Amino acid sequence: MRETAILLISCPDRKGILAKVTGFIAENGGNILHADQHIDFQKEIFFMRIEWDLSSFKIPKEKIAGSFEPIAKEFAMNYQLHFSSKVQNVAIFVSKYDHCLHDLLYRFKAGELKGNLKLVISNHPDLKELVETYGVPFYHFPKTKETKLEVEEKEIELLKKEKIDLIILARYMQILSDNFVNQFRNRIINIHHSFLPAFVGAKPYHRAYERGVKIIGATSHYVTEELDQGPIIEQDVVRVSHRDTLEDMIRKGRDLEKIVLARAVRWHLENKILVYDNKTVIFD
Ligand SMILES: Nc1nc2c(c(=O)[nH]1)N[C@@H](CN(C=O)c1ccc(C(=O)N[C@@H](CCC(=O)O)C(=O)O)cc1)CN2
Repeated sequence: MRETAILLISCPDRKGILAKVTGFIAENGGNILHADQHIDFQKEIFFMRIEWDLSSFKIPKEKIAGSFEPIAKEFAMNYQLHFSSKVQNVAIFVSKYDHCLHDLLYRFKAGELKGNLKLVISNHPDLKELVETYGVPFYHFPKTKETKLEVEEKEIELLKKEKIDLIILARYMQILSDNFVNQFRNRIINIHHSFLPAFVGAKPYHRAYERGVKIIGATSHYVTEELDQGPIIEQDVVRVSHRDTLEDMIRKGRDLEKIVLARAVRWHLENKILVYDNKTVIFD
């Protein structure tokens, strides 16, 4: 598999950005494989994802960022440089609901998600056996309101020891502290079981059923300090009707949760997500 470099760029929009970036790659022998850009005309911001083959690129990997820096400065770019050879280490947090966990365990084992699933953390012991059948370490960190911060310190210590790059909250029922969120900014993905911003908070299926909605949904988003308010990565919906019981809605909703979370994780692991102004640009 050829190794590629990926640049994710955002900057004030102006003429010549595309030419400058593609010129930098071409003049140094890179073969561009994917290039996509978007402009937020309201905010006059330019966004770009460009990926190129490194096999004939003249600049050594460790010098690419330094060589690109003058262009970044000239255009006041925020940029991230990634390499396809870097397989991200992943941790999953769960509580007792297991449908998203089952789905993710299978997808990682099947190689559908290009990540290294290093561990699962839970505030309950219920899912230990399931996780360990996949050969993945399971860590039980019980939490109460009183012990939450102290337990989080231990979790963060483990996450750093294992060099975790991405955390997935697969129906994890604990609110993460500001300190935790801050240490993993835009590297914690949550699945919320509603079509946000509808039904923020607890029991969205029950509230949707009581409201008599005709559409239910699921939303994956980056976790921020404010509950369920982080940058939305992916959403999907399904129709429901008066014929659906609450159990029918939960069943239909859980199918959505699994696919919406998997899409978000895949795009993150493939470096296809740019975050700005609490929103995302998805280069898929
Ligand atoms: N800082 C954040 N933490 C979490 C977020 C978030 O957006 N920001 N999303 C939640 C997931 N979630 C809804 O999708 C959610 C989970 C838990 C709760 C809640 O009230 N939990 C109670 C404890 C409940 C229990 O012990 O069973 C609490 O933490 O006090 C609301 C919404 C994950 N974390």
